[in-house]
Amino acid sequence: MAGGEPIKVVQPHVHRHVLGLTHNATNGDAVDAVTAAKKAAPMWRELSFDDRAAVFLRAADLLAGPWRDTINGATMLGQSKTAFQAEIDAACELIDFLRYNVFFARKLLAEQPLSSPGVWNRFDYRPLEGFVYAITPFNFTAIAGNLPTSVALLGNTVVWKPSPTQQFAAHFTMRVLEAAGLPPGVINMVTGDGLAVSEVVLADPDLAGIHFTGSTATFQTLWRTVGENIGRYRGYPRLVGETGGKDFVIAHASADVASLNTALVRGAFEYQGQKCSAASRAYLPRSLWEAGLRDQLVATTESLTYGDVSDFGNFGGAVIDARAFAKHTAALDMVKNSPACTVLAGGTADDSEGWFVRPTVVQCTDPGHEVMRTEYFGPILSVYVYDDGDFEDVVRQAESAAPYALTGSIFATDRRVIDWASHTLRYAAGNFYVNDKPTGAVVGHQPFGGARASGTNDKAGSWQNLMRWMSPRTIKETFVPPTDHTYPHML
Ligand SMILES: NC(=O)c1ccc[n+]([C@@H]2O[C@H](COP(=O)([O-])OP(=O)(O)OC[C@H]3O[C@@H](n4cnc5c(N)ncnc54)[C@H](O)[C@@H]3O)[C@@H](O)[C@H]2O)c1
Ligand SMILES: N[C@@H](CCC=O)C(=O)O
Repeated sequence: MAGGEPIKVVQPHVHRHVLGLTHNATNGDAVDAVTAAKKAAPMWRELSFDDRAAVFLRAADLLAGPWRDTINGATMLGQSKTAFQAEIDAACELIDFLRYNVFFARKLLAEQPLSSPGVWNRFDYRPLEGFVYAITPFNFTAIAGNLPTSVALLGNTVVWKPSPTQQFAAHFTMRVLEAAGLPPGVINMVTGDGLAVSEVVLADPDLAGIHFTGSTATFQTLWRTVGENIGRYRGYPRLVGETGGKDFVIAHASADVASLNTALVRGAFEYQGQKCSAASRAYLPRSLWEAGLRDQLVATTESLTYGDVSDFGNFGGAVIDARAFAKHTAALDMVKNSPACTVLAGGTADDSEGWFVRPTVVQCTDPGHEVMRTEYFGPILSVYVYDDGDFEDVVRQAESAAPYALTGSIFATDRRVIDWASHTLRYAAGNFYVNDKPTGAVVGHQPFGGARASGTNDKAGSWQNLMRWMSPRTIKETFVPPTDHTYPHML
């Protein structure tokens, strides 16, 4: 409350100003963070895995208990998530990451090579030599928390650069970790846009890895810079990046319309379409479209209310910032001026109070159109309606219509169709859904990540990801060493 007036949550990240969390880190801040990470490394590396794990399990317990409302509230205020979206992200998914990472790491550490009689072979699971740079996106408090903590669990120290527009919840994540007993220097948060930080960090010989989630363009910039500096480093930095998507829903004429309509609406418009997994292109059969799917999709979309997320009656809130608003309005202007596109629902935006973009359905007659290929990261769903007999051609076109391969769904009740499409789309998505929306992967259940322009597919929240943050040493110990250099045939 401010002066007795309820706070309206219509301009998300401006709440970080309340705590003064607006500092743009300088080269000097980056040097301090790197120095602290290097100083803490020997202490943190020498702790047992169980001692390190205990810190993160305590953090999970705090998030499930006294800190739950704080982290959820900060995510609502800072990122404009509804209570439901904040709960599945900030409390639930972050707790899952913290607990499952410990579970998967234990299984990994138990993995040992074969030993024959008289020989003991073993893996010494070493942390990387150096420190790791974690750079995190605005859209998930859980992802932001996972990137530095998963790396630290395996004994590495970290420089963590959260997104300025997620800084509010990131601040509280750091406070929870401290309350759980994380020693100083293990995770070193630097704030702001990251440009000055990267100048220092990417030039440091001890950079051992980058754990990134964000846009494809940013990851490519980081990768390029590492490539240019490759001769400077002590080792080859591990580059793990989960990036953009243009995620598809493809329906066959045998699909169930009610579940398809629900998946399109929830998949495209929850959290204002600002999930990397959000459905943003759909391929729908004319028979279903004309028999009622079109009218249902338009009516459901028009019924969605976006507004203040502290009003629990709203389905969604504002988009993250003025830059996102400008990007979405430019996309809406582009489709309105394109003869191949018709706006069926939404299509408007209003920034008179907050950054509000109406959930929009655009029908496009050209499956190769920009709106079917570009990630706008907003509540814009493009739809291509095909003649039922063209299903196989449409699936083949959709397979590589966009440069990404993050998530995608097939809707059908015909088993042969599901099998054929799953096979044909094998490389089109790292997370593939059958009769379900392409969003909402749960840690430990649907390990997450994609390939092509969507990233290195190292599956966040799984053992595959954790492996990247270790550098195993193989030790062979011989108990009966040979004492004669000659071969049997020489006798
Ligand atoms: N694949 C996934 O798992 C996944 C998950 C969430 C979001 N995303 C993607 O993230 C994007 C949206 O997030 P965003 O807008 O925060 O992305 P972004 O690329 O704009 O920013 C990501 C992070 O990089 C930082 N950054 C940018 N340039 C930098 C530099 N030179 N040095 C250091 N840091 C730098 C930003 O400040 C931020 O912390 C979308 O493309 C979305 O698809 C992907
Ligand atoms: N777990 C989330 C990840 C989204 C990324 O932005 C999902 O699957 O929707």
